[in-house]
Amino acid sequence: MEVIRLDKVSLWRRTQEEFSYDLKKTFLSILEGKYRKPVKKLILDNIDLIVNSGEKIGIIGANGSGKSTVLKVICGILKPTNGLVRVSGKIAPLIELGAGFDPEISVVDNIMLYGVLLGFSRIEMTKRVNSILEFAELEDYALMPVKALSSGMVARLGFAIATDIQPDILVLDEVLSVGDESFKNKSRQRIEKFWNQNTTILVVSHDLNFIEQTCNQAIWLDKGKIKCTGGADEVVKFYLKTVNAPKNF
Ligand SMILES: Nc1ncnc2c1ncn2[C@@H]1O[C@H](COP(=O)(O)OP(=O)(O)OP(=O)(O)O)[C@@H](O)[C@H]1O
Repeated sequence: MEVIRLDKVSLWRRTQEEFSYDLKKTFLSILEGKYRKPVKKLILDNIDLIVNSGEKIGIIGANGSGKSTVLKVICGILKPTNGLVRVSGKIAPLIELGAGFDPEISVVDNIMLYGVLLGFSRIEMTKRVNSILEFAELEDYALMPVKALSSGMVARLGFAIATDIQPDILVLDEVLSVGDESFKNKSRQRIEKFWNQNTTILVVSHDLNFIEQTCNQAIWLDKGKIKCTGGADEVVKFYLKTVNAPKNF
């Protein structure tokens, strides 16, 4: 059964220039006749993808090839400029953990808020608050504002909320490392459990051995385009052969 479909998905983003936007500099460069409009870059280029239920898919490719961006588009964190994204089922985005938290409100209120953002009802979330606090080991912080937590605690909270019940689709950026050593083990175990079940998994990693061993399919992204898809072993082999091939000068 198809659970994720991307149809001709493209995404343009403004380049970093826009972030260092400085009015005075812009004004001066206009006076000097040197002003250039911030450029936009094509980050995802016409991506077609179908993922079936239960598949474990590894996404590989060079730095900046668009791997994290594809995950963000699938989770709805970024909207594509063109094309269609269809996802069916509950998705647990284990990327940018805690990015959606409101630092001013309490841990419990954030659990409710984040859960609702992930598509769960308030009633359902009320029942789950305790198990989430317990897994994140944050019972003593329940009523404190999130800004009073350490960054590791925030990531633990994000992880605990997203994985409290088995998701249909798990989206992971890089091999997971959340919190301290003991929490890392605990979170790894929880993910391994999902891996052995029918959860659909998409994982981005530079660890090609890990991709070969844990995924059945792989996608190689190159400059925002799908260069190759297929069995994880074949795609990894082809990728290694291509990137290690001597260049002709
Ligand atoms: N917030 C942003 N604003 C503008 N451009 C961005 C932003 N984040 C990423 N990009 C650009 O999007 C492109 C793809 O980035 P992405 O993070 O998806 O790559 P990646 O394949 O996951 O890389 P890595 O292996 O280094 O994690 C890069 O050219 C990057 O500069």
